[in-house]
Amino acid sequence: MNFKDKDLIIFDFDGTLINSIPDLTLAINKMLAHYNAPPLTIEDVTPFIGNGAKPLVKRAIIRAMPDTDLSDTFLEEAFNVYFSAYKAETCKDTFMYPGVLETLKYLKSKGYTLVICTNKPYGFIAPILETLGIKDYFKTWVGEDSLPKKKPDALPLLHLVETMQTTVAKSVMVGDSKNDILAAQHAKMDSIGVSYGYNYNENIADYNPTVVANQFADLQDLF
Ligand SMILES: O=C(O)COP(=O)(O)O
Ligand SMILES: [Mg+2]
Repeated sequence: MNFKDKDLIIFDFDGTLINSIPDLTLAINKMLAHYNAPPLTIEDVTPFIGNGAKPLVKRAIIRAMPDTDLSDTFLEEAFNVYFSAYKAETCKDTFMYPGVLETLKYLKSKGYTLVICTNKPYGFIAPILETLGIKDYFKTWVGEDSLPKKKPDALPLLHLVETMQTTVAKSVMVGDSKNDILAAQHAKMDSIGVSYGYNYNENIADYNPTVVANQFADLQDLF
């Protein structure tokens, strides 16, 4: 099995290209400290990631402040506290997974179009790409707030296929989460599940991606 006939590679961001958990945890803990709640560990926060920023904040509050009244007003305020904290330190301890830079170089040299589809808010994507020095590898990107629906809906993937003027058959989604694999399946697109990411502590193979890759550099054998 290989993907040499593809022309568009759609990458998930958190848990696939970058390990952002240290900075996400830091921002969550700043939000919790604002309410005098105890901090969470990286292990606590990891399975809360995957559906975007608001679900992350809500899951963290339920864990660290179980007696809190989860009114919309409170959640909105907590989200704003979290958002400002993450904005202040978006890419302090965030790092690329091993093999990402070499593999992006390889894929670009082979002529593939590389784009990002993440459930992270759009505004955080470019600053992280810039800080890590990989912005120029990507033609475009969409975040959780770019379109009316996010992963696991097919919409962001289909939008990228259309924007890049290609077809679903010539595209592939690469991601660590069931949301990536389900979005690809909903779009009838091939997918590569990476096994080293977050995925709610579940095995990515259980979601039946077209192929499983245990490390990012394995992509060099597939394209
Ligand atoms: O921020 C999230 O919840 C997940 O982000 P991802 O889609 O890049 O994995
Ligand atoms: Mg991910």
